[in-house]
Amino acid sequence: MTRVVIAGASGRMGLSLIKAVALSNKATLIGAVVRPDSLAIGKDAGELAGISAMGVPVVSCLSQLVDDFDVLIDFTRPDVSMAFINHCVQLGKKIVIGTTGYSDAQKADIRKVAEDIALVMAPNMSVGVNLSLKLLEMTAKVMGDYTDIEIIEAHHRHKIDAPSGTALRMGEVIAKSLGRDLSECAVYGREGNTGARERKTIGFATIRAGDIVGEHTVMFADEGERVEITHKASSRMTFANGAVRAAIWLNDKPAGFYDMQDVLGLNAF
Ligand SMILES: NC(=O)C1=CN([C@@H]2O[C@H](COP(=O)(O)OP(=O)(O)OC[C@H]3O[C@@H](n4cnc5c(N)ncnc54)[C@H](OP(=O)(O)O)[C@@H]3O)[C@@H](O)[C@H]2O)C=CC1
Ligand SMILES: O=C(O)C1=N[C@H](C(=O)O)C[C@H](O)C1
Repeated sequence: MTRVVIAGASGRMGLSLIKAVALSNKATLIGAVVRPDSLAIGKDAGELAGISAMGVPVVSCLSQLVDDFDVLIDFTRPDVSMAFINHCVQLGKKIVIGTTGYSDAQKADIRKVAEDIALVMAPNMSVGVNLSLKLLEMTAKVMGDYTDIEIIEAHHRHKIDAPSGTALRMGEVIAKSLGRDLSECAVYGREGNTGARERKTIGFATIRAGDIVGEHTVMFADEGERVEITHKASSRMTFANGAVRAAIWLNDKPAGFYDMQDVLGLNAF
């Protein structure tokens, strides 16, 4: 049984994670951490998530929990997440990181931390998006050099980072397949007199509207035909179930940096 603590337990993902752990027969919830001034403190985690009581009180700090958990699952925001990651290093605990929007410096720090603890980090924990990354790798190799590549993502109105972590990962995977550097070829939105499209750019477009859970389309467009690879999430449970699967997978792994391709065995393809 993998003993799990959820950071950001009252958030959109946090609530789904509580349900996903409750549904798992290989993971058990040990703790649920929220921000220090949250009204959720002291409530039962299960009741907070709208399911039956789990006997796990919501707390305001990781240090309020006894030390007997295996994996922390973090879906918060970058600055908060970095504090949780450092706390896990101090405790020698494993961590699953779903948060997005890190700076390059924060990403480098997380890579360094993985020398000391085992962690899974992925901007999208769904099986479908991780399979899509493989399809994108293949499509880029076959069509990428002669098509225009555009990545379009849509999310709910509350999302604070753009483009989404998933869209950026898609761009990285495509750029790597084509021997390009994403930092040199990415175009983030267009406006005004842009001039004709430069062949080797990878374009990003962002939509923020209503309650869209998460949608990504990558277009490889030639004259005469185009291929589009689309993933649409219609429930946050797809991400939450993936994160719990990652925590269970991570439990017996040595220190290192892993992603969902490792968890799902997709690196073999
Ligand atoms: N990898 C993946 O598959 C997915 C990744 N994400 C990413 O996960 C992150 C969270 O998304 P989402 O759940 O929608 O966002 P929310 O804003 O709903 O959740 C973040 C939570 O973190 C809480 N928080 C803030 N400070 C602290 C603190 N000091 N201690 C504990 N908790 C704290 C917030 O509390 P409060 O509300 O009180 O401020 C909030 O409940 C984002 O970066 C998003 O992009 C989202 C979906 C899937
Ligand atoms: O904030 C969200 O909601 C999501 N964020 C992730 C991202 O930035 O890619 C994953 C998912 O699409 C939902």
